[in-house]
Amino acid sequence: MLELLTCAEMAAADGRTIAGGTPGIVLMERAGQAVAERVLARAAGPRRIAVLCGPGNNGGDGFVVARLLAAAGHDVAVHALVPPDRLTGDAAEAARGWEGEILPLAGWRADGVDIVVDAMFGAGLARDIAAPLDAVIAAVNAAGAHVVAVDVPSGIDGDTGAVRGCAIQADETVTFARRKPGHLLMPGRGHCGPVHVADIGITDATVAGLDVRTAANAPGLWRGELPRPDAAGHKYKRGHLVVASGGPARTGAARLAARAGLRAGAGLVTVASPPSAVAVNAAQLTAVMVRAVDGAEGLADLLSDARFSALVLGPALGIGEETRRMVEVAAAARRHLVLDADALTSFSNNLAGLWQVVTSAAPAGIVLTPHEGEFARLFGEAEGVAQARSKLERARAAAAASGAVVVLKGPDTVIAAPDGRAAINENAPPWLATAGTGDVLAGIIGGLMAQEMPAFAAACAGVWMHGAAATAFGPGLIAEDLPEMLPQVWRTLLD
Ligand SMILES: NC(=O)C1=CN([C@@H]2O[C@H](COP(=O)(O)OP(=O)(O)OC[C@H]3O[C@@H](n4cnc5c(N)ncnc54)[C@H](O)[C@@H]3O)[C@@H](O)[C@H]2O)[C@H](O)CC1
Ligand SMILES: [K+]
Repeated sequence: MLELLTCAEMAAADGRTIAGGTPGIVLMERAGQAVAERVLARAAGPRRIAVLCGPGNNGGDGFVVARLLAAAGHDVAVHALVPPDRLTGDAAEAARGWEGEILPLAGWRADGVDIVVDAMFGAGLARDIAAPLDAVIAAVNAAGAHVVAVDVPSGIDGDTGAVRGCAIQADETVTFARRKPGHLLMPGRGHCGPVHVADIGITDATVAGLDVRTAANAPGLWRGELPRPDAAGHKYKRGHLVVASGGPARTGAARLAARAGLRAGAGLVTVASPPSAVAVNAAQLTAVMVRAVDGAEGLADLLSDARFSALVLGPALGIGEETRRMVEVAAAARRHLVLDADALTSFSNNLAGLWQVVTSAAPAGIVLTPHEGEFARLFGEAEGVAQARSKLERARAAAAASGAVVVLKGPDTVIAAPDGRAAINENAPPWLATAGTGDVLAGIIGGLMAQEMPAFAAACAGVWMHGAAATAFGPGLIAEDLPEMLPQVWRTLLD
């Protein structure tokens, strides 16, 4: 159930189900029943309910909802954008099932209604909402009624989560078969409220037949690939992560990443510290080891020992030629790499150089963990990125352009693999917006890759564990707290 279907994929699933012998009106009836059930669950006693119907099948669902709610004894008013004779197909048939009056939609006023069912636009939203519908949406949002959106809040693009001009602010959303990317991507997610996925008879086999490449990020996606220490194991079997430190006044980021890597399960972690910062680092490290490593040359020496299986490069490392050379040395040694922060910025507008790093590191895994600013500097000119319609497609294009796994961070972090797979994360709480949490994320992913977890799975798992750790701690979180919450997160994953 983790697949996320685009509007086109949903239509294809619809079409295949209909071709398989289920009439479209049956799907619409089931969709309407699912929405009506949510409304009835909400409406303790008889309620005044407004059902707002658009000109297509989203509106068609609305007519089914209206009929069912009226039959259940509620005071239902239907407002439609177009008269019934302008409806076609299943929507026309559903409208015929509504025996009550059909009032105009334009100019709609709340007039104390208790519940609004938003059945104006769903998967067929094709352009920005314009007058007079913008005023209707504003009236719904100001009404103070409980708003239930059918499929997608009207005005939200189901594929991208974008607001097309203006959009309904729903208290809950009922969608069908699977969620869409727009239910997880911002700002769409913020318009949905809780999203209920109704089974309307579209089978898992039908969904599987679509070869969907996008999923919601959750343990079900990668739990099977998590490293599990075995009783006979020893620390060397769990890999050795190296984290490169900045100079004496810039060592905290590397220590945050290093501790996170240890808590993520790496058998050993070493901070590769400039000689000038060894004392600073050594004074604050215990289980994490520290080695004096002087720039790219020093790193090349260190990596002559094959036991160093993965590296995190970037947190407060410094921007420029020396960092670029350290990245190139680590890639040439074919070690798993997490490139974050300064390592990313050091390759700004140098996609060719980044591509070279990725190809020379193969088959080792490479994960890039940019925030939006670093992403723009890295991929602003990349093929397909400028044209991408959504954060999901931008991350996908960047992964294809770089050959690396790309973690495009934010409240709706997208993890994209060069082969087209992608996952959208939805468990990041607002407390993660504090200094150093990015360093911790890089460390968690590095710690998992040190244990040979494949790059895409390690990136998805790392992002999810990072969010779960932040939720476990709650308000007042600072970056240092995150690694300490990982044991609790591990227990939920390994039980
Ligand atoms: N398996 C399923 O997902 C099912 C989905 N159902 C419902 O069908 C809609 C999709 O219906 P569709 O007719 O394709 O599109 P909409 O009803 O969303 O849009 C209607 C129509 O509106 C016009 N339009 C688009 N944008 C605008 C705009 N900004 N302003 C004015 N008019 C606009 C355009 O012509 C569209 O065609 C899906 O969401 C579900 O609710 C099935 O009922 C059950 C199975
Ligand atoms: K809708």
